[in-house]
Amino acid sequence: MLLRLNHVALAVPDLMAASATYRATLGATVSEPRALGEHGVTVVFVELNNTKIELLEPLGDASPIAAFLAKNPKGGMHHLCYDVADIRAARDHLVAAGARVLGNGEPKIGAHGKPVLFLHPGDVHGTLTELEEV
Ligand SMILES: CC[C@H](C(=O)O)C(=O)SCCNC(=O)CCNC(=O)[C@H](O)C(C)(C)COP(=O)(O)OP(=O)(O)OC[C@H]1O[C@@H](n2cnc3c(N)ncnc32)[C@H](O)[C@@H]1OP(=O)(O)O
Ligand SMILES: [Co+2]
Repeated sequence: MLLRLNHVALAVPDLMAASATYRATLGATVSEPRALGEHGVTVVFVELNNTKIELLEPLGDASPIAAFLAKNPKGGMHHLCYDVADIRAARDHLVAAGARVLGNGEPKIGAHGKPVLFLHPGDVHGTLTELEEV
């Protein structure tokens, strides 16, 4: 079911500062910031040859990453995202296996314009896991 790693997401307290570090200090290609109001985050993507790093900071008062940053004020690894061929089939299989799908269970459109879902970290041995339909 999991086809490949789509991105590794890092929550940061200051997206501009983190973008500058990845761009200037680490010499990486970093996209312009995009505010994803529906998801309560502003993101940039660090483009690498073999995958992407998603840097994200909270957007708005109800950001789903606010509590994470309160526990990790300097930032940290937030989630992994994998590509799947059929996100609803993957969801149904995972729910049948006892995993919790976050939200109302219906995929939302993510930062790449593709349907995404999140699995509760408690059901993936402590790692918040995102699925994106290729
Ligand atoms: C989709 C757009 C974009 C893209 O790639 O396209 C994105 O990726 S947007 C990313 C931001 N959106 C989300 O993360 C949505 C899914 N996340 C959530 O719904 C919440 O973050 C949730 C439910 C995972 C945690 O929410 P919160 O921290 O407010 O709740 P709790 O404090 O009760 O946490 C419950 C339990 O989970 C542990 N936890 C929280 N965050 C993480 C994490 N990132 N990785 C691992 N574990 C995490 C937390 O410590 C609690 O553990 P417990 O043992 O129950 O105390
Ligand atoms: Co993501």
